[in-house]
Parts: sequence; C-alpha cells; structure tokens
Amino acid sequence: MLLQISALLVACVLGLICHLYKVNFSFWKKYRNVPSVRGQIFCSNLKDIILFRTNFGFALREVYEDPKFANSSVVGVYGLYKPSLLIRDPELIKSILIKDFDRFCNRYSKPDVHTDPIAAKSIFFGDYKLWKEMRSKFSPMFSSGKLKSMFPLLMSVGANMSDHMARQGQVFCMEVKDVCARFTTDVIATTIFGFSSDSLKNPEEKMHIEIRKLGLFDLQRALQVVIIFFAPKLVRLFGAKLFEKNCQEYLVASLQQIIQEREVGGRIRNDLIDIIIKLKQEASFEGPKDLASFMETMYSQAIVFLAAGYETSATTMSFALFELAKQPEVQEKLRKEILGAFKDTSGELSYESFNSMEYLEMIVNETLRMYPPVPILERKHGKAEEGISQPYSLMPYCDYALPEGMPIYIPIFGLHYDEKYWPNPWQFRPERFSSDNKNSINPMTYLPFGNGPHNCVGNRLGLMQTKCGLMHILKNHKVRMGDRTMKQLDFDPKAFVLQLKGGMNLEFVRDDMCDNELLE
Ligand code: HEM
Repeated sequence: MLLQISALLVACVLGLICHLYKVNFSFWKKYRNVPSVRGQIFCSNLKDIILFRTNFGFALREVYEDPKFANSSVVGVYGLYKPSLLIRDPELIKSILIKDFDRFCNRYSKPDVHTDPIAAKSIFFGDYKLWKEMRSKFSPMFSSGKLKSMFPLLMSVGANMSDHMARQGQVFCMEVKDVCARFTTDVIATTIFGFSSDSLKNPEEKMHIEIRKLGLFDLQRALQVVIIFFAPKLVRLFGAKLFEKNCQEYLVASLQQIIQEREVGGRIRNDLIDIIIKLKQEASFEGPKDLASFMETMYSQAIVFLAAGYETSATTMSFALFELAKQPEVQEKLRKEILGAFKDTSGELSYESFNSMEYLEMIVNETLRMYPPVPILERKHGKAEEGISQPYSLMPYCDYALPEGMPIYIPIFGLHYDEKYWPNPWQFRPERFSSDNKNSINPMTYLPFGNGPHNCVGNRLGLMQTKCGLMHILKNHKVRMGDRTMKQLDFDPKAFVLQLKGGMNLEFVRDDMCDNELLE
C-alpha cells in the first residue's frame, strides 16, 4: 500500500513538472517577437539554483549581459515557474517605474496576510491602498528637517565606532561587515525604535542580536524568501514567512513596551515611535480587535524599516572600505576631506559641513554602483480586479502587450555594469559622480535605491549613516588589504541582498590624523 502511495506521489510530482514545462516553460516560444531565454526554472541552471550556487539576481545579470540580447529592450524570462519579463531599455524602465506607475504599483512578491501579517502589511509588500496610506504617513520621518534632527544621534553612534576602533590597538585585522552592521543596527535602533544601544561595546545585547537575525539567510530562510518573491501563490501551502518567528515576537514585544513607556512618560524623540503614537491618537477604533489590527500594521512598518535599514547600509560601508583598501590614493584624498571638515568646525562637525563632503558622497555613490545591495527591482503588471482592463502595449520597444499579473524584473546589477553607460565598469572611479560628470548619468541606469513612487523611502538616511560610519572609521585609521582579505569576492547566493560568504576581513592601521591635527 505504502509503495503504491509513494508511486502515485512520484507520478503526480513528475506529471506536475511535465505540465509546468509544457504550459509555462514554453510560454515565450509562442511570441516570436519577444527575444527570450530557453524555458528553464530561474532561466538558469536549475541544479545551481537548488544547490544555492547562484541566485535570481546573478542569473538575471547573466541574461542582461548575454550578447544575444545586447540590442533588445526586453527579454522573456521565467521565474520559479512563471513567465516574466526582464526590462533592459532605460526609457521603458522609466515608463514602468514612474510614468505608468498606476499600472505597476504593486510588487509581484507577496507574503500571506493571514499567516504572516507583519510582513504582508508592510509598506514594502502591502497592496496599493495600504502602501499609499503607509507611505504618506511615514515618509515625513525622512524629511530634511527630521534627518537634520537625527544627525546628532548618528554622530553619537559614530563616536562609539571611533572608540571601538581606538580600543583595537595599532595594527589590527577586523571583519568589517560585522562591525559596520553593529554600527547601522545602533543607528536604526536609535532613530527608529528610540532605543539607545552600544552594540560595538556590548555585542551580546539582546536587541542587537535579534535585529541582526533579520539579515541572516540560512538555508531554511533562503527557501522561504525565494517562495515569497518568486512563487507567492505557494506561500500559504509551504507556510513561508519572511521573518524568523522568535525574532519577530521579540521585536513586537519590545515595540509594545517602548510605545507604552513613551505614552506614559510623554517624552518626544522625533522618531518612528512618536509617529505611531500620534497615528494611534488620531485614529478611532471600533473595538479591541480593530485596535489590535491597527497596531499590527504599525509594528509591521517598524520591523520592515529595521530590516531594510541596517543591512543595506552596512553592506555599502564594507564594500567602500574594501575599494579604499585597494586604492590608497583615493583613500588619502578622502581622509584629507574628512580632516578638513572636522578642522573647519573645530572638531564639532555640523550637519552642513557633513553634507558638504563631496568626495565622500562620490565614493559612496560609486560603491553603490559596483555593489548595489539589492541587485534587482521587481513589479507586477496590474490585474483586472485592480482596475487594469487592457493589456499594456510595449510598442515601440517590442511588439507585445503585457498580460495582467505578469512579473517584471529590472536588473540593477546588469545596468550598473553595462559599458554603454559606464565605461570600464569594473574600475572603481568615484569621479563618475563628480559635480561635472553626474548630470550626464541617465538616472534609469543607476538604480541602487530603485526609482519612482515605490523607491527606497529611507535612501537619504541610508546615505547619511553610510557616510557617517565611514567617516568615523577613517578619521583616525587607514585601511589596507591584509593576509586574510579575500582576493576574489565570493557572494553568498543564499542571501537575497548582496552578501559575502564569510564576511570581509581588512587590516587597519591607527594614525590619529584627526585627533592630532585638532589638538595642534
Ligand atoms: C544604502 C542603503 C539602502 C539601499 C541601497 C536601499 C535600497 C532599496 C531598494 C533598491 C528598494 C526597492 C526600491 C524599488 O522597488 O524601487 C528599497 C525599498 C525600501 N527601503 Fe531601502 N535601501 C537602503 C536603506 C534604507 C533605509 C535606511 C531604510 C529605512 C530606515 C529603508 C527602507 C526601505 C523601505 C521601507 C522600502 C520600501 C519602499 C516602498 O516600497 O515604498 N531603506 N530600498
């Protein structure tokens, strides 16, 4: 009996695979006008994907760079099982992200609102109506005025970073991704949660450990993320969740406690907690269930801000340090600029002089070109129930009309290395972003923060914390390649964002440039 059931199950699975290949993976063959890849799962070698030897971001870059498609505006590809479209042409990218946003206002990825409400109700994944409401309520948190008021908080976390560096001795090797992540976790914790911490001094701090789990991708989490992003219809079946259960519970409980303390104490801190309390006061609730659902939506935003906010900037900081270690002359020029900014303000760096460090900004921009932490953007063509009744014609780019619900992918990684837009793309050249050059950059070929109404809402905080962290590391230290520095970067295909396998070890030499000069 058992044998018969097993045989039936195997036959069903095989039948399903055959059906998938017949129906789904032959989809693009029907449309001769659309250049397309061969029908294979993930448009790459299935074995490599299942064994996590590559991931979708890297696979799409290969498709983008395939000489066969060099003159194509679009390429028909396949997600896990779904026919999808890769967009190569910058003008068409502009139409999708900005001009025709009303047709592409949702992402294809989707957690399940019943089993994973904290992820599903977030500004990142929420459907248009919820997204619009959350975006308008929380965007003011990143206004120029708010960023200016956050600056002293960042500088105080930066001072912890300088102290941490000073404690390490004269010459030392450091795993920079970990240190940078501790720095950005503290920044996000203080600016968003209103929770001051020094995880550089106290790495065992519970809050820090739990927040860091948001950026960890073990095999189980990697699989769940793949399902949420590429097979959202299967999310419920597999019970895929974006965040690890204990971590999510801990963060929700902490938020409840912080909000309660703030409500009782009445302290104003100009952070996300203040916004949540204000929204709660302004809203009216039909009962405890309504209030609980509202608060769930608020916790959802806070946790997504945490997840989106610390890992991306820490990654950018560590790749910037890697490039600076390789190019001592670029590093020297940057360190002189940092010294100049501190000297001009007698050591008490102001927000204005911080923002006037042009070379630092150029270095961060170039780092984000070479190492975009999020390697692809994704959207979904609208559905009939969302009011989209007509297919979306791709003319004059391609004689094809997008059907409802089709996933769209924009290969940031591919665009950032395209020689057409970036001569010698493998070279780290901050000058590409100098005031003379940056105006000639087509914004649709440089998308580290996405673009359009769904772009990264925290982009300016991301840049500010990346620059602040680098400044505090380099103020009194030089960075260089050490014996333990990997010569060839080895990216972790399990991570949905750009991450290195085994971190990044770099060597630091203390030289007290800033402190000595300021004492003179
Ligand atoms: C270097 C740092 C960062 C990078 C490279 C980055 C990159 C991105 C990218 C590529 C997207 C998708 C945009 C799109 O689909 O068009 C995104 C979305 C988002 N990011 Fe960031 N991010 C960074 C920092 C931050 C920070 C500091 C926060 C908040 C504290 C944040 C919060 C978000 C949120 C909430 C979204 C979803 C926005 C929406 O869908 O409306 N990010 N980010």
